[in-house]
Amino acid sequence: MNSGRSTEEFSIQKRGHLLIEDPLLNKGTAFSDQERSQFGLVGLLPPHIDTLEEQVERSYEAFCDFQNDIDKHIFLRQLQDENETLYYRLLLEHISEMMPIVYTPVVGLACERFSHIYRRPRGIFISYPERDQMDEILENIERDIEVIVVTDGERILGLGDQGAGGMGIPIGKLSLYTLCGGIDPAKTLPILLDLGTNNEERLDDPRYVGWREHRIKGAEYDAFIDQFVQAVKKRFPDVLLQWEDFASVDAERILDKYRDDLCTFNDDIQGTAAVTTGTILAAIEAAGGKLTDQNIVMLGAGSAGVGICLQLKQAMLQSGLSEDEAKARFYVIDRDGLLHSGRSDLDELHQRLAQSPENLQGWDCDVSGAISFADVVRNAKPGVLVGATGQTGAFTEEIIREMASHEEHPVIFPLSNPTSRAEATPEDLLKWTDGKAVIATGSPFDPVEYNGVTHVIAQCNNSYIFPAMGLGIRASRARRVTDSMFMAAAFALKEASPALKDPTASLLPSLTIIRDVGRSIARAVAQAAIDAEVADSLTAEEIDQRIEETMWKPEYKSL
Ligand SMILES: NC(=O)c1ccc[n+]([C@@H]2O[C@H](COP(=O)([O-])OP(=O)(O)OC[C@H]3O[C@@H](n4cnc5c(N)ncnc54)[C@H](O)[C@@H]3O)[C@@H](O)[C@H]2O)c1
Ligand SMILES: O=C(O)C[C@H](O)C(=O)O
Ligand SMILES: [Mn+2]
Repeated sequence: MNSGRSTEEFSIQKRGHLLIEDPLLNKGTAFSDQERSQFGLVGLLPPHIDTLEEQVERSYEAFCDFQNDIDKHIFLRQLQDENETLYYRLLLEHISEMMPIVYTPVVGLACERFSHIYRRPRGIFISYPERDQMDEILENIERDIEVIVVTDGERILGLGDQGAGGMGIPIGKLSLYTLCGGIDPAKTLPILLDLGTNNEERLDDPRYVGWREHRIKGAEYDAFIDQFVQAVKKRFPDVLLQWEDFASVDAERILDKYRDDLCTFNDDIQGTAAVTTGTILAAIEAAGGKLTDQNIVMLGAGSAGVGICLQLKQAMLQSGLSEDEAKARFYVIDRDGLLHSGRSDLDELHQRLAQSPENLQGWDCDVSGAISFADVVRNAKPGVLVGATGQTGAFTEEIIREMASHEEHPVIFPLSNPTSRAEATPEDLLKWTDGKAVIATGSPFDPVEYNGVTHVIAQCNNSYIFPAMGLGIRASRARRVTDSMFMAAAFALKEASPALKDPTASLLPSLTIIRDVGRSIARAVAQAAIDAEVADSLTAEEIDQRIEETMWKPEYKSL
């Protein structure tokens, strides 16, 4: 691959405190007697030698001592910075309990409080005043990097502009690349592009660690992004570059501009589309229905909403609907109501999802102006309702009751994160639909008991897709990321749905088998990359072998 020293070379160089302080090499109390002598560690560690299992038990005890989630997050982040092997082993063993702490929803709070809970650096910050030093900054990373997650912090979950605090997201996403997709943590790099913030609270906060200016936008912004992409291509030409939590307009423009230029994708647009398509397909199949029969209402027409609709539409085309038939199935709503061709404020992308006036004929409301969410649900009678607005409570009781009155199995996905931004809670949805709703949420929710039945709530989060996407891309050495690779991922996820075998089970597999699910999605992604001719040909056995070789396991290696 590219230049830069490997972990093995570091291991030969580092001794004593430098070795203990490198989280990629540190074993703490698990360094053997021989390693302690060889690497100048005698006396720097207490005499007892632990196994990794014993270290996991001690760390779990410490984790449990913390009473609140942000303290648990700080503890786990510190452990990550001290000893990555132990961190990932602990996470793997307690994945259902700890994933919400290192990822959504607690990572949202960690971004908001980033400057206050800051301990030590991870990844790189590229600020606007340092834009001409990008090459030098990337050269400061001395390892080979295979996956980068980058944000500019402007749309962090549903929490808006967090400026430099947005760094929590690339760190959290890359933890999942390793935890769920087996990407070697030494080969991951979180990046925060600091072009300022328009969050006045952050600007007024004396502790704020970011560049204390309002956001750079327009031509200067685009030039900065271009400089960044060129620097990445030069330093890490084969890297997978994931864009995360950019404002919608920037997200779409950047993806369009660079998707054929390097191996790259936007997770909020494409990863979200794939997880939602896979989960909706599972919900429909489990209920004995067909995707092509559904009317779909999407509340929110940003990165996530548009991405989901375009992929579902593609799935309908593949199932035999014509372009016009498929388009007519979607009722997409933004802040100003239903997207329809009578609106003069729609850009080209949104026009692709605008309803034609003929389809609105016979509606019981005025269809010449703004058409509200309630009007749409009453008239379109959707089987599927998805929320990607970042607006707490946007699914109201009245609208959900209306939907349930004409639909036996209303599929309802409040996808906004974090938990506090969900369009509705599963508990309310079950109450308002008398237990009929088939639910998946963006953030994790506990199971809900309704009328003696326990409903397990699937977490329809792009975390089911992007780590496996990374694994499939690295294993196949794919050079580009195509829409067909995301479609393959969606179908592989659907196949893994427990609800296909038992309609009362969760729509998505348990986190405890996430690495196995990741493997099967990665296999499908690799095959799709080969079919699209963006990766060299491999047999199914070779793909499997590459996947196994690529998957990093949290075990101590001998130094
Ligand atoms: N579950 C997941 O995997 C996942 C993935 C991506 C995004 N999300 C969540 O989805 C939300 C939106 O993300 P995004 O990237 O699309 O953001 P965005 O800012 O690009 O889009 C938000 C959209 O919601 C619309 N909107 C806002 N208020 C509305 C209202 N009251 N009624 C109708 N429409 C309204 C806006 O007009 C805009 O179209 C965030 O909360 C994010 O956390 C979840
Ligand atoms: O980060 C998440 O939990 C999912 C998604 O990428 C989001 O922006 O909400
Ligand atoms: Mn995101």
